[in-house]
Amino acid sequence: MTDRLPHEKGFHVSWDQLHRDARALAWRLQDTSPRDGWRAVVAITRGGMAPAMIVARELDIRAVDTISVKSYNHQAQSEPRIIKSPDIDLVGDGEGVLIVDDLVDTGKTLEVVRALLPKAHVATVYAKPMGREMVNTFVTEVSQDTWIFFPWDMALQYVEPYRGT
Ligand SMILES: O=P(O)(O)OC[C@H]1O[C@H](OP(=O)(O)OP(=O)(O)O)[C@H](O)[C@@H]1O
Ligand code: HPA
Ligand SMILES: [Mg+2]
Repeated sequence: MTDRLPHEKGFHVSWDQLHRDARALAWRLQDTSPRDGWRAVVAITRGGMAPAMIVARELDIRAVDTISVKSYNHQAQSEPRIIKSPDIDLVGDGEGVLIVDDLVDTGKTLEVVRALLPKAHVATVYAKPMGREMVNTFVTEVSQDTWIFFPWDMALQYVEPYRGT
């Protein structure tokens, strides 16, 4: 939680908005898709799972796998590492494979994923400037000082009116 405190702005994404943005991502991916379509989708857990499901549905991709990356903070002087790999027989070196995540921020997560699947196409719904170069296709860019709040981390709640009685 503390790592979002330095962020000046908040970008709150509803399920409806995420659904529309993930569909927009799928729409964009049609232009760069291989002639016979993508062989498989690899979702970066956990945030990439909902967008990957929506993209896979829109592009009729049935083979869906996951990759789990554990990030450590800099105090521990450790880099992110893969704690669960996708099926190597399915994904190979990433040729014809689509990697999906909810967002790229610093690009550290995608750095390790790209090292494993160098030929894959990388797609995220949202992107911040620091990590943008790590992504082949994305939908919406937000500034580096914006924290994106996803629907699975939020709940509807009462808010006080601007003007009290
Ligand atoms: O570009 P980066 O600076 O590496 O940050 C982006 C990653 O951070 C978040 O995942 P997180 O590691 O918090 O795990 P989660 O998806 O399980 O929430 C987000 O879902 C991306 O995967
Ligand atoms: O802006 C963000 N929102 C949610 N998770 C994240 N992980 C890195 N950056 C973000
Ligand atoms: Mg993630």
